Amino acid sequence: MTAASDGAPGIEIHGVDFVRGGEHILRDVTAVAPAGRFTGVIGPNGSGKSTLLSMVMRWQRPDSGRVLLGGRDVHDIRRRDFARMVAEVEQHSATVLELTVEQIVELGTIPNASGWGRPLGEASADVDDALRTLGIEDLRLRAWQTLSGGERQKVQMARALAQRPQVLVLDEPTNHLDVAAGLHLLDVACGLGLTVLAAVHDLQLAAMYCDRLIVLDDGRVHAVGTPDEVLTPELLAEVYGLDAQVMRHPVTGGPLIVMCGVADDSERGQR
Ligand SMILES: Nc1ncnc2c1ncn2[C@@H]1O[C@H](COP(=O)(O)OP(=O)(O)OP(=O)(O)O)[C@@H](O)[C@H]1O
Repeated sequence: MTAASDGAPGIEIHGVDFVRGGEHILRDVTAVAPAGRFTGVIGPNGSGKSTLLSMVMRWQRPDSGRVLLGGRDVHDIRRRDFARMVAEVEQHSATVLELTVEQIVELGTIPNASGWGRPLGEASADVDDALRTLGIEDLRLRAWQTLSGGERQKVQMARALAQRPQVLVLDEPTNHLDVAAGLHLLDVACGLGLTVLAAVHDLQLAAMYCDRLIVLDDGRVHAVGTPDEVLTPELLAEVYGLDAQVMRHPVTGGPLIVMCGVADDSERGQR
């Protein structure tokens, strides 16, 4: 799989606040996703992970603060340039369109086509490449509506790769996938040299694949750093209320998280 990874821009998030219904959903969030590295956003349900990704994707504007891509405010980047640079896989990818897998993946090639209005159905090398990379060539002619949740997730990743982006923004990219498929998808995402920013629930996958982690809790940055720095028993107790031990993974040498249960209330930090 080839990707437009040369000179992938980094993402900088500066002092982002986002308030809805009188509630601070994000509060003074400052973090970076370095160029060409895989940065995970972790944190409990409702901690603000998807909202933060939506700021990067320009779906929502911060009430204050800024998100920079390659040093430029994302809202100052022309729509087409942004579409060429950044691909997203959403948490709940739905489409009401009656499209085949091939047509959906081809949607990803539109930003790089010479004209925006290129007709669908012209299978390109990028589509073939993306289907092959995700191992879903056999789904090519299947209707989207007939796919399982995991199959849909692979198709959406293939669409994102067919875009040949420099930046991948992934919201729970493995949540419908079986264990091996999840590992394969993250291997693909890591192997392209892109800037990746991904919300990840599975802490062991975060430990194995992420170069850096941003830990959100109640809309605030609780910690940032490498998996080794961040994934400590103390942090897992404070942020998730988990009783866990962290050992050395015998193969990767990184953190190996052994879940023991839910922490006693008295062990939880200020949440
Ligand atoms: N537009 C909105 N109006 C009101 N509340 C919102 C809005 N968007 C998000 N929220 C709330 O903000 C909080 C953060 O939501 P968000 O989806 O970012 O969390 P998350 O960390 O991605 O959660 P999960 O792990 O469950 O996917 C949640 O409590 C959510 O209900």
